[in-house]
Parts: sequence; C-alpha cells; structure tokens
Amino acid sequence: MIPVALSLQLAPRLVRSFRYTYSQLVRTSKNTMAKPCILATRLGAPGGIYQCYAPCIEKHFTIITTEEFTQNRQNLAGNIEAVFVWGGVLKVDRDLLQSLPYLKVVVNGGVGVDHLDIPLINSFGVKVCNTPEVVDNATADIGMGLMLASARKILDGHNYSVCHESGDLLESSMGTDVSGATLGIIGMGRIGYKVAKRASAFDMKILYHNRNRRLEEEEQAVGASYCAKMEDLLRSCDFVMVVVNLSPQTHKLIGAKELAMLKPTATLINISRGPVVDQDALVDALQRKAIGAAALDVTYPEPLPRGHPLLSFPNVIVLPHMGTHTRETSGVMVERMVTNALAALRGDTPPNEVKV
Ligand SMILES: O=C(O)C(=O)CO
Repeated sequence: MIPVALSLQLAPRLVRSFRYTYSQLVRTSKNTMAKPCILATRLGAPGGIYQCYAPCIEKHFTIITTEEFTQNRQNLAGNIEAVFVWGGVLKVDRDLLQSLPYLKVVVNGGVGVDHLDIPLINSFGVKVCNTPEVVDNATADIGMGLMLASARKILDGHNYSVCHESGDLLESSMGTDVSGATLGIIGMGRIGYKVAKRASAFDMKILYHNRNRRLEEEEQAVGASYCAKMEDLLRSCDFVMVVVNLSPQTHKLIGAKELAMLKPTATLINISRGPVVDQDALVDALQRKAIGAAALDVTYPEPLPRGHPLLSFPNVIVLPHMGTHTRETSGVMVERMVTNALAALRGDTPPNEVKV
C-alpha cells in the first residue's frame, strides 16, 4: 500500500499530468497546427529589448505577453504551458502558479535564477530551466568594459567631447592604468574564469577567491593565484570584481567591513547581483572617499530610482543590468530558451533544467 504521506505528495502531480495529457488531446482535436502558448515578459512593448526575437519564439509557440495576460488573465491562463522570463520582471509566485493549470516549465533567459523560488515552482510539477554557458563571454566582457571605462574615465571623456568644453581636460579626468594592475576576482566560476582570461591578456596580476580552488593548470593558464581568505584579496587589489551567484551565503558578501579592507584607490566592480554588495555601505564608503570608484552592472532595485545617491558620484558608473545585452548573445539565449521549453513540453528532460 502507498503510504498516506507519499500519496498526498503524488496526487497533485498526477492531477496535473492528467490535465496536461487532456489539454494536449483537446488541442490536437481542435487544431493539429495549434502551437502551445507561452507567457513571456519583455516582449510586449514595440521596440522592447527582446521584441526582435519574437519570430524565433513564434516558430514554435504562440506568445502571450504579460500585458495581454494582465488584461485578459481569466481567458488566457488555461492555454499557457510555459513561462519565459528575463530576470524578475514577472513574479512567478504561488498565485501565478495556481492560475496556470497546464504550466510545464518556467524558462529564464540568463544563468542567475535567484529571482525564482525553485522548490515552490517544482512543487507544482513545473520544471525550471536557465541558459548557462551562452552568457559567459558577454558577461565577462561587460566586466572588462566597466573596469576599463571606470579606470580610464571614458564617460568623462565622452561628456567632455559632447559638451565641447573649452580649455584643457580637468585633472579629475586623469585615469589609472589597468595594464599591470592587480585584479581580484571574487567567484571563479565560468564567468569569473573568462574575466581572468581577458585580464591576463592585459598583463594584470590576478588574485581570486572562490569556494573551491581551481586546478593548478587552470590557474597557470591565466596566471591567477588563489586567496583562501577573501580579506587577503581585498587588501591587495587595485580592482575587485564580484562574480558570484546570489545565495543566502553571498547576500551582502561585500559590506562595510569588506569595503574598509579595500585600498583607498581601489575600484569595486559588480557584475553578479545587486544584493551581493551592501549598497548603503557602498554609498557610505564612497562619501568618505574610503574607496576610489565603483562600476556596477547590477544594483537593487534595477534600474535605480532617479535621485539614488549612487547616481550622483562622478566616480561611479551604473548600468541597468546589461551583462548579456548583445544581439548575438541574446539571440542564442532565446534559442536555448526555446529548446528547453520544447523539451519540457515533450516530456523530455530539458538540457538546462535547474535542480536545487
Ligand atoms: O545570466 C545572467 O543571469 C546575467 O545576469 C548576466 O548578466
């Protein structure tokens, strides 16, 4: 006999699986050419960032935009079999999950899934997928871009040119060398390692801190030295780049104590997730000129509201989370999202299913 607890656990899944098979039969009997529906964020507004990828998705799916869904939720909810999200624009919470009886998969465009409650989503018999690897180069590039732009005052130079300011460049536009400087990478996963490869081509001295030490040959290939203690790295670097995943362990990993360990000339670069850095502590350190500069692709919230203190420092660059925003990378991400969703809808294991 099946124990009561186990049958209680299995029952919702069996009901969902039965409903799904039924929905497939209904769809097939209605129209053999009908495409499954997906609910997708960031595809609604004309000119929106992912709008140009809609045709790639529409080869296989009918897109229901979040705007359409909001206006006609009751009629559309019963058609949706997959949700495509890019970041946390749409909250995939209990309320949404309960309203989508035929949902099979939530696919995230990007590697970081900290905005998704995976145990909750899985408890509805729904899979979660992401797009790892394909984001690595573009994200590492934005890290290098931020480091170079900050060190070499590229935005100051641009503004000077645009404003046709008379007279000589100001002393404040004098930059600092990246070549030959010391870079500390916190988080040496795939993206961190790509950053190290790039930095080694800039003749930088590279230190890294990571939960697990990399193999000796991997360290040697990029000339990176391991710091078992993060504080050793923080104290010795000219540039510190944060590349960890957001988790309870990395939430506010860089706080007042860690910022106080940085050299007064050091630049903090964050390409991971906003909450990895304590923003109030960062503002305080910048106000006291306790660190040299900051360059952030990620913040909380995103984008920062107008008037936020971080937007007022001349030595801070803030991007609205653009790590993967290239035509090529975004295109490959969308293809991956489609492949994962199709696999999940067929009942196969998707290539990039995220398990907790
Ligand atoms: O892939 C991701 O999760 C990113 O945020 C890249 O910037």
